[in-house]
Amino acid sequence: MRIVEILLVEAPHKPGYMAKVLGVIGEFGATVEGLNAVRRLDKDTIWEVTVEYDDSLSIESLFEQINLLPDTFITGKSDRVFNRHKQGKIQTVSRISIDSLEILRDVYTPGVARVCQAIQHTPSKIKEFTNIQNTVAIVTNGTAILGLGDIGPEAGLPVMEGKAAILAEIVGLSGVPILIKEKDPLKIIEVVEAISPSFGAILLEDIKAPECFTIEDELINRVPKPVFHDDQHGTAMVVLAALLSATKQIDVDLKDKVFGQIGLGAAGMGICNLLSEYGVKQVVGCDLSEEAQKKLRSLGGTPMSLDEVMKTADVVVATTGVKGLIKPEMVREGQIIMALTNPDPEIEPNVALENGALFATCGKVVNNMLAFPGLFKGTLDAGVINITHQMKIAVSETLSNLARDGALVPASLNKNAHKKVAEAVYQAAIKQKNEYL
Ligand SMILES: NC(=O)C1=CN([C@@H]2O[C@H](COP(=O)(O)OP(=O)(O)OC[C@H]3O[C@@H](n4cnc5c(N)ncnc54)[C@H](O)[C@@H]3O)[C@@H](O)[C@H]2O)C=CC1
Ligand SMILES: CC(=O)C(=O)O
Ligand SMILES: [Mg+2]
Repeated sequence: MRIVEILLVEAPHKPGYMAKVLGVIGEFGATVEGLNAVRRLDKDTIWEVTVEYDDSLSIESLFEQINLLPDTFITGKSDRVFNRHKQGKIQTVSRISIDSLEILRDVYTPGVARVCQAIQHTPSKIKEFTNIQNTVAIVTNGTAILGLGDIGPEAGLPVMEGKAAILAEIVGLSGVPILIKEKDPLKIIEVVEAISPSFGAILLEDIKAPECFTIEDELINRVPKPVFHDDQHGTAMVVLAALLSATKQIDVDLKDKVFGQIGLGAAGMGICNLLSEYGVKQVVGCDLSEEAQKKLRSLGGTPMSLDEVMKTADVVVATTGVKGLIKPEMVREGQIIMALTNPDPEIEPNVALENGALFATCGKVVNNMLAFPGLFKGTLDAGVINITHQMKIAVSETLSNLARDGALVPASLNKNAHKKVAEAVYQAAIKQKNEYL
């Protein structure tokens, strides 16, 4: 895992001293991400040096080396990532400034009582007079947090706050993390159904397979609102987008390629399902679990070993949670490889490319954050309940069409791309709504 640390270094204000510090940092194996002279003392300067290094290295040994330099000392350090999480990443804010008694009495008691009664008499008014159509529950039980595994719902909260922050920043929706300390699918279903009146939509996150399939299917049946497991479908839409771009660039039809999925959990099965529905004819895959292999077979796919998948597939996607699972010697010339495990992929893209892959990418680039903000925005604005195949394909095609200069997908923070995804989802949803009428 990569660590980013901000070091405070005091060094003499003379030519060459900072260069020595940077040399020691380079020899240690860290890269410098930022360098800033924060304060000039009488004879010294205090520098803020941001370094990135692999967690296999011991930062203490770097400190020792810097402290051995003439008149140079480490005087402090802080972790940039932890700094950005202090006190959490989200908060609820009032859209109304309550600075007079008149306003208070309108937005709260006694005025609010009339709005409550209006909703009681006409339930659909909840959409007009509350924030419900902009509010998404982000639900987890903490059983598959990134590739960290079953670390519990509390430890997963930073991820859920991250998804909420992304929803707020990118499409202006309010995400509310809901942590459920429960593994029994039936109990989770009951809890989510019971709290569903508070939200416009339900995003299920980092709930492991196979429980995630039952939970999502049953909630879709029970809750008359959009329910969507991001790890399954959000990931699948972005993978399809990236594959459409790659195959377009080499002028081949994705449907004719052999697709290999390594890891048939939530993300893996979501990807196999969407690609099969899209028309990919040959799907092979591997997983340690027999139940997962059976699921692939029921979809018309062929379970095999990891080695066989790497030998057979033209396109390989990995979502196992296992860093370094794909060895460089397994890569075949001309393969497309997406190693999507976060935080560390099954194979680093540069290693896959050096060993013959035609395209290689990882979960930082092909990430469901390209899909879920626009998907929820478009779905909620359209006021539909079901997230259909057409809406998913609209996301993938939009993302692929917006990829530029040899990239497979747009950049994660490309606001225009998120806006276009929301519009495409909205249009697909409205079209279907009209077809049903
Ligand atoms: N880039 C992205 O947008 C996304 C990436 N992911 C990543 O995918 C990984 C898996 O997530 P989920 O599918 O939600 O978890 P999951 O727990 O539902 O699935 C993981 C699957 O991998 C299988 N597996 C584990 N070790 C294996 C091995 N050595 N060989 C073959 N199969 C193996 C497990 O048996 C399980 O079926 C995580 O690391 C996560 O970070 C997940 C969603 C989105
Ligand atoms: C991106 C994401 O949802 C995951 O790694 O689980
Ligand atoms: Mg996830």
